[in-house]
Amino acid sequence: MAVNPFLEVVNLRCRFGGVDALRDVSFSLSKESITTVIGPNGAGKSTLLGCISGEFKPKKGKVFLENKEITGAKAWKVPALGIARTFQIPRVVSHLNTFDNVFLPIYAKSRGVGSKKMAAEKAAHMLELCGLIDQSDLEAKELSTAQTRRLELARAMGLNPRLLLLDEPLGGLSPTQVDETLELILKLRSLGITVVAVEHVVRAALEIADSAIFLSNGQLIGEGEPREVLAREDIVEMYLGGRFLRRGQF
Ligand SMILES: Nc1ncnc2c1ncn2[C@@H]1O[C@H](COP(=O)(O)OP(=O)(O)OP(=O)(O)O)[C@@H](O)[C@H]1O
Repeated sequence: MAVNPFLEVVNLRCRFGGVDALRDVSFSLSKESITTVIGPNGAGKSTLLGCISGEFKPKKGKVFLENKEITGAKAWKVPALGIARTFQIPRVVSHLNTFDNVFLPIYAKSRGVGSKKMAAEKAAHMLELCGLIDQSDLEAKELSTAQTRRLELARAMGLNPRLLLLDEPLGGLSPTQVDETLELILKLRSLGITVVAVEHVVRAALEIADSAIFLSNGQLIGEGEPREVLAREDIVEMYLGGRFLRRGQF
């Protein structure tokens, strides 16, 4: 458990119909850390992000951000709490250009004298940060998978998050694009942002995460230093079917 937890999740339970998507999940993490959430398909990883970001209402348990309880906060209130997220299937507005995709949410959040210019400057800064400034005038639907994921990141960053929840930010990316995104996530952390990323790319967990949370069937099976978590025989068997164990890679 983190000594001064930035995010604390206590006995979180989330149920969909007859399915327990999360069963008494508890963990905490430190400010400005990168945590990777890993586990087999259907383990409850996206549900965990959804319960923190207000998309789903937990049946039981509590969530604290810097000691303030935010359990069950409405999704539309969550950005004001300093939480932004991206999705497994990016949610960008396909018929708007790249710039407006970032600018409009910032402008909507900060109405007032001079806010249009400030919002435009901030949008440009976020696009620069995410390597998309040259694509500003392209419609979102014209972007590649990697660029669309970056656009979603730029949109999330425009909301000034303290906590950034990323759902499979590396999904569908080539090895080079994976490296570029890992570099970008490290840059975001250096700006003071705490990152929680659901990942299927094990290499990412080992390369950039400070801690890993392993979920299976809605339960937290392991947490801690990524290399240690991924070296546990039960986790290797559950996640990788013994593939890496047999090759002795951990
Ligand atoms: N909105 C929903 N309505 C009903 N059941 C859901 C919903 N979202 C998730 N579930 C169920 O909850 C369980 C956990 O799903 P979740 O998407 O959180 O897993 P995951 O670990 O993110 O999986 P994946 O790696 O395949 O994306 C699954 O059994 C899933 O079918």
